[in-house]
Amino acid sequence: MTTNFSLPKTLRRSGSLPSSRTVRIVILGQAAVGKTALAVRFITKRFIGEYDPTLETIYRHEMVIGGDVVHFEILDTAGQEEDALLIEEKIKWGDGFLIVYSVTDRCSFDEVMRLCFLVNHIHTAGARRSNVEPPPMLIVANKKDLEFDRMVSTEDGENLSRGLKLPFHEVSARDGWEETAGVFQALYSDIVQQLDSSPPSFRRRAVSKLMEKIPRIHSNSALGGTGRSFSFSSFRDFLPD
Ligand SMILES: Nc1nc2c(ncn2[C@@H]2O[C@H](COP(=O)(O)OP(=O)(O)OP(=O)(O)O)[C@@H](O)[C@H]2O)c(=O)[nH]1
Repeated sequence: MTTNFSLPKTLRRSGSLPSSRTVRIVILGQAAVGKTALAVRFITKRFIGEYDPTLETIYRHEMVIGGDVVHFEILDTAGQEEDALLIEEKIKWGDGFLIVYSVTDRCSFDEVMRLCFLVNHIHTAGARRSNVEPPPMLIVANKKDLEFDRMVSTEDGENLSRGLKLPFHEVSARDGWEETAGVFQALYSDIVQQLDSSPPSFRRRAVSKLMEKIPRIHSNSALGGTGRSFSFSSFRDFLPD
């Protein structure tokens, strides 16, 4: 699958050879808000109704964006994180963050602010420079198709987004690919802009032993390699050719 996202002019390449870059996205949010559904929707274009509660996974997926080959590494975190050190490792690993809540779950909405502050704190606290920018983050309200079960209004989401000065997207992973892809596209644009304009606050590229232990699922290869190393047969069945 070689989907070509359209990009803002400043991020488009013209004439030169395609380059290749890796971006690491961490999806955070309470249990059952749809983190896996969003990641799998983006990668496979399908909505798969039921998953096992997340065993933490890194999805690897290549796409051509604006003429460049982009290697996405998407960490789908478990909704329940017991150990503060473990979550810190995962947050340090990421270039950008999707903070997800479900519009049907008020508690998951209330958790968003804490997660945003946590990411902000972890990425800026240890920095040598004082003017380090927080990493790109985006608030995602999922399950907007469940209008009858809604507990969080669009206005609540927009107010939170204004308060935290973060972009906000209300989507349904169930209802379509474009919206979900738009979320990843927006975050990708922000990550690229930040990586190109300022050095990361610390060595985000370092991979700790913990991160190496998280299972990886490789969806495809935009470059035509075999690239298939899915270890869960339930996902293999849904991959596009
Ligand atoms: N109606 C509807 N259901 C959704 C949507 N997104 C996810 N779901 C359902 O919500 C449930 C939880 O989705 P998951 O993707 O497993 O949620 P998660 O955040 O990864 O959950 P954990 O792995 O437990 O942290 C599943 O039954 C999904 O089918 C959506 O946009 N609309």
